[in-house]
Amino acid sequence: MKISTNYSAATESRKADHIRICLEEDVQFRQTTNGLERYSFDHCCLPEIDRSEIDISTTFLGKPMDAPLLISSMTGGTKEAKTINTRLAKVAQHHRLAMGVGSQRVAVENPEVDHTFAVRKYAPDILLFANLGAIQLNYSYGLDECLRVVDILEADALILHLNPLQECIQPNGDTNFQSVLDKIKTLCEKLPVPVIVKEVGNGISAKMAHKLIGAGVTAIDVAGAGGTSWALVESERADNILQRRLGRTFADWGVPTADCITGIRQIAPDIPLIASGGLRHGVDVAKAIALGSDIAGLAMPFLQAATSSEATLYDLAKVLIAEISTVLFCTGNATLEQLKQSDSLQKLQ
Ligand SMILES: NC(=O)C1=CN([C@@H]2O[C@H](COP(=O)(O)OP(=O)(O)OC[C@H]3O[C@@H](n4cnc5c(N)ncnc54)[C@H](OP(=O)(O)O)[C@@H]3O)[C@@H](O)[C@H]2O)C=CC1
Ligand SMILES: Cc1cc2nc3c(=O)[nH]c(=O)nc-3n(C[C@H](O)[C@H](O)[C@H](O)COP(=O)(O)O)c2cc1C
Ligand SMILES: C=C(C)CCOP(=O)(O)OP(=O)(O)O
Ligand SMILES: [Mg+2]
Repeated sequence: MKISTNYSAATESRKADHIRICLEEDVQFRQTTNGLERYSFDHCCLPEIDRSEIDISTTFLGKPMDAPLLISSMTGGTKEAKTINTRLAKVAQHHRLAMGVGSQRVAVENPEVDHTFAVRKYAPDILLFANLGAIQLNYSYGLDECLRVVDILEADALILHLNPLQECIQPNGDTNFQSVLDKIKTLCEKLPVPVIVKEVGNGISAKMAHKLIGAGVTAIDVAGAGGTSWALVESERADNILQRRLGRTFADWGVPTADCITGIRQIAPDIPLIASGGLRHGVDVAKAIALGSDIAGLAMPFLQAATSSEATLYDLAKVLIAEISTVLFCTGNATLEQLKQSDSLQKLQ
């Protein structure tokens, strides 16, 4: 097995691989879906609302947002990543959306790439989330590293990602997950900003959410199955046939996003909840919110738009906002809160 001694260079090239593979290869789930197709909105032929008065604004973790949208954690560490993050931050600021950056492990290893993450100057008003793998807490990272990545962004919160399947397929992945929950608990007690935990596309079940909430996390992003499959992404990077096969076998592994949301809402009615994983348009977003999430995140669609052009990215945000507004209008709800309280979303038999 190849063991890299130059961790920073290896991490940076992994970040470039991730962007390239997501854009060039078919790495979306093949059979497992986000589960939202099992639900349908009742059409309201007489909304009795003026469309111009529909309000999709919300507040999450105390900050106002014009729309309930998160640009999910994606990248940083390379020149291309800096361009992507800058574009994402500008559109997020324009519509007051929330935004995450990709794992900042690469910056902990090499502070020279801090500037590829540092987008606060483009987005002074948004909810901005730092990002690290929770697994790093088992590989010598502690409060200092977490404080540093929060500082780089002047972040409102730190997202810790859980990605056990991805680390199994990734060459030299970090797979000792023993006692990580205890370390998350200690971090939650000490970090001055909230800790959010997310998956990366395999989902957080109600059972696991219960443990994470017990450990003190402030919010959960389910990052469920049905969208980008990180088993497939890492399978494309594999340096041997066995790892390649392993990734393909697990291409469709995980808890569908819809099931994560409904399951977690049953056990934790009030936990700030982000839906993500395979959401591809505003109707998906509206369904996720009607099922009980507070906001909803998209990764792959924002990556595609950001690498195309700044104008494409503005267009995507505008379409998503229009789609969410149209759902509210055509279900006769004037606000997201009304949508949540309504019986507009029905489970198909
Ligand atoms: N650099 C670039 O390439 C681009 C930059 N921009 C920047 O964006 C500006 C215009 O942005 P643009 O996206 O066109 O338009 P807006 O940002 O004004 O609005 C986009 C759409 O979202 C709707 N909307 C916004 N907020 C809400 C809300 N809280 N509830 C319900 N609906 C909402 C609006 O509906 P309604 O019409 O009913 O208000 C509108 O249809 C430009 O002047 C420029 O500064 C835009 C495009 C490209
Ligand atoms: C290019 C790319 C890089 C990503 N890097 C990270 C990361 O560093 N940290 C993280 O928590 N999630 C990362 N993700 C995962 C996303 O945040 C998201 O959970 C996952 O892709 C599922 O969402 P989607 O189906 O909308 O793509 C990345 C996604 C993409 C597309
Ligand atoms: C890309 C995703 C979905 C999560 C992070 O992957 P990595 O495992 O490459 O992140 P770090 O080790 O660099 O934190
Ligand atoms: Mg990792």
